[in-house]
Amino acid sequence: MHVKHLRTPDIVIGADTIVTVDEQILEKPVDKQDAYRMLSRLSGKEHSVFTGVVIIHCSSKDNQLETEITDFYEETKVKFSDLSEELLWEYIHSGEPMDKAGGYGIQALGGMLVEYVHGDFLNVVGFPLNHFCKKLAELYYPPLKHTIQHTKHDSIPSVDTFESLSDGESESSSFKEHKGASKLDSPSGVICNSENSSGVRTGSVVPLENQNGVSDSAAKVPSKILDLMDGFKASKALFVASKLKMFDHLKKRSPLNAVDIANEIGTSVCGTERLLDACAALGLLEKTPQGYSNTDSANTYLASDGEYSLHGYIIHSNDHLWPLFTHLESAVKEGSRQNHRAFGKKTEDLFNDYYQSQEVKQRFMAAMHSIAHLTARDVATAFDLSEFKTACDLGGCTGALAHELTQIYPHMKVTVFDLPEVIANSSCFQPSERYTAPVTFVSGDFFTDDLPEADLYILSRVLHDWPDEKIHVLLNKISTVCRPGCGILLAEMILDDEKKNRSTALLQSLNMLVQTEGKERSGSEYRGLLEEHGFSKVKIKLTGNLLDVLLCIKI
Ligand SMILES: C[S@@+](CC[C@H](N)C(=O)[O-])C[C@H]1O[C@@H](n2cnc3c(N)ncnc32)[C@H](O)[C@@H]1O
Repeated sequence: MHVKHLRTPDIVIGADTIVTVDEQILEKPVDKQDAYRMLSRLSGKEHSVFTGVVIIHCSSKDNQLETEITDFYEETKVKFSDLSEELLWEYIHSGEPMDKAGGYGIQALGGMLVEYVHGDFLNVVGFPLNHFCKKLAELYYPPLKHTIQHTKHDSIPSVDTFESLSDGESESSSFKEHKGASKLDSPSGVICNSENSSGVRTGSVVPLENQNGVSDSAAKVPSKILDLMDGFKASKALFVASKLKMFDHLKKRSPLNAVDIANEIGTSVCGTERLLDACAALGLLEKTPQGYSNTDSANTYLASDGEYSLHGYIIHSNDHLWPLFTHLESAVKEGSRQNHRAFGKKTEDLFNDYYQSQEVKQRFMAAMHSIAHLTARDVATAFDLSEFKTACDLGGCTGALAHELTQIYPHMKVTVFDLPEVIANSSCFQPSERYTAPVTFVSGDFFTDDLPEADLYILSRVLHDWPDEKIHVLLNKISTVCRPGCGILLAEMILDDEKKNRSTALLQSLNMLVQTEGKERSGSEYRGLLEEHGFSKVKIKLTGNLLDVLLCIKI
C-alpha cells in the first residue's frame, strides 16, 4: 500500500506495528509476529503494549509531532518528542510504514485519510482475503466475464473486493504485475483489460472455457506453474533491459517511444519495442500513447543511479549467475559448483574466479554493494549495538554496511577486512564526502592472517559461501581473539528450521550450490556452529528485508 497523497493538515496513516513498553517506544517498528509474541508475554500486566496502527499528526502550527496509537486493546497518545520532523518524513518516505499491520488503519475511519490504495484494499488489511476467495472461486466456480465488478465504499478508497473476483493482486505493486502478464501466452487464458479505481489498467485472466460459461477446470494449467515456466523469460527481459540501460535512458527523459530508445541505444526498433512492451506488461515501465516511462520503482531500483539501485546485482545475475544456473542439472547430479562448465576454468577458490579480471571483480563488487546498500539499515538496526565500541566487518567488501553502522552508532569505530584485491578496489564505492565516516580498510585473508581487534565481528553473507569445515576454522579464529562479552553479528538469509517456507532463501541456496561449496542455513544450524566456539545468547531477527540478522555473545 502506498499513501500517495496526503491531505492537509498532513496526516499520515499506515505505519507498521510499533510497540511501546512502559512508555518507551521501540523506534524501529517490529513485525507483526514479534508484536503478538510480546503482547502475549505482557498481556494481563500493567504495560502499555500496542500493536496496530500509528497515526502521526504533523502539526505545522507549532511544529509538534504527536503520535496516536490505535490498537485492538487500548488507545493512548504518545509524543514522539525525540523524533525530528525531518527524520519522521524520511521514515515515512522510506516506504517502511506502508506494510503489514499498517493496513489495519484503513479498515475503519482511517480509510478516509487515504486517497489512493495501490493494490487490493483487502490484501493490505491482513489476511489476503481477495486472493484467497479468488483462488477458491477459480477452483470451484470460475466467474463469467460480465460478473466482474468494482465496489465503491464510502469511507474507504474505492477498491475491488473479492465479490468482483478481479485480479486485484496483480496491481498490488508494479513489480507484482507480472502475474497477469505472464499469462499472456497462456494456452488457457485471455486477458480482459479493466480500469481500477486509480485508473490503473489491469489485466485479469478469464479462462477461455468461461467465455461460454462451460467449466472445464481439469484442462487448466495452474497459474503458479505457468508463472514459473515464464519466470525465466521475465528475468531475462529485466536483465537485458537493464544491460541496455533502458531504465537509465527513461530516467533521464520520458516518455520516449520505441524508435527514440532504439536510436539512443543502437538496437533494432522491432526488438526494442517488444522488449519495452514486455517490460510494461511486467509492471517495470508505464506505457501511454505518448510513449514509455519508468515506474517509480524502476527509477529507484533499476536505474543505475537509483537511490537503491539493484543494477549491479542484475548485471551480475545476467553475466555470472545465469550461465551458472544453466548447469543446475549437473550441479544437482554432482552436488558441486559448476564454474568450470559455465566459464571453462577450474579454480580452487570461488573468489579467485572473481578477482582474476578487473572487469569481473568490479561487477561482483557492484553486485555485493547494491544488496549491502539496500539491506544495511535493517542489518545495522536489527539489534541495539551501541554497547560495542569497535566492530570489524570480515569480508566487508565495499564497506556499505560499515558506513551505515557509523551513521547509526557515531561512536563506533568500524574496520572493513577483506582480501587485498577488494580493498584495493574499494575506493570507487565510497559515499560522497558529506557522509564520509571514519571507516578503516584493512586487507588480509581471514583464514590465515591475524584479525583486527574488535568488540563485534560482523559476517555478512560470508558464512554462506563456505562448508562447515571452513566455517569452523574462521569461527575458531574469531573466538580466539574475542574477549567475553564480545559479539558476532551474522547477516544472512536465515532458513526456517524445516527448510520449507522461504523460497527466496531456498533458491539462494541453489545459487550457492552452483557456484560455491557453501549453502544457506537455518537459525538452528547457525546457532549450532556458533555455540561450538563459545558464542551463546543467540538472538535472531527476521528483518523482512533480503538479509536476516543473528547476534550472539562470547561467554
Ligand atoms: C559474498 S561477499 C559479501 C560481501 C559483504 N559482506 C556483503 O554482505 O555485501 C563475501 C566477501 O568475503 C570476502 N572474502 C572471501 N574470502 C575471504 C578471505 N579469505 N579473507 C577475507 N575476505 C574474504 C570476499 O572478498 C567478499 O567481499
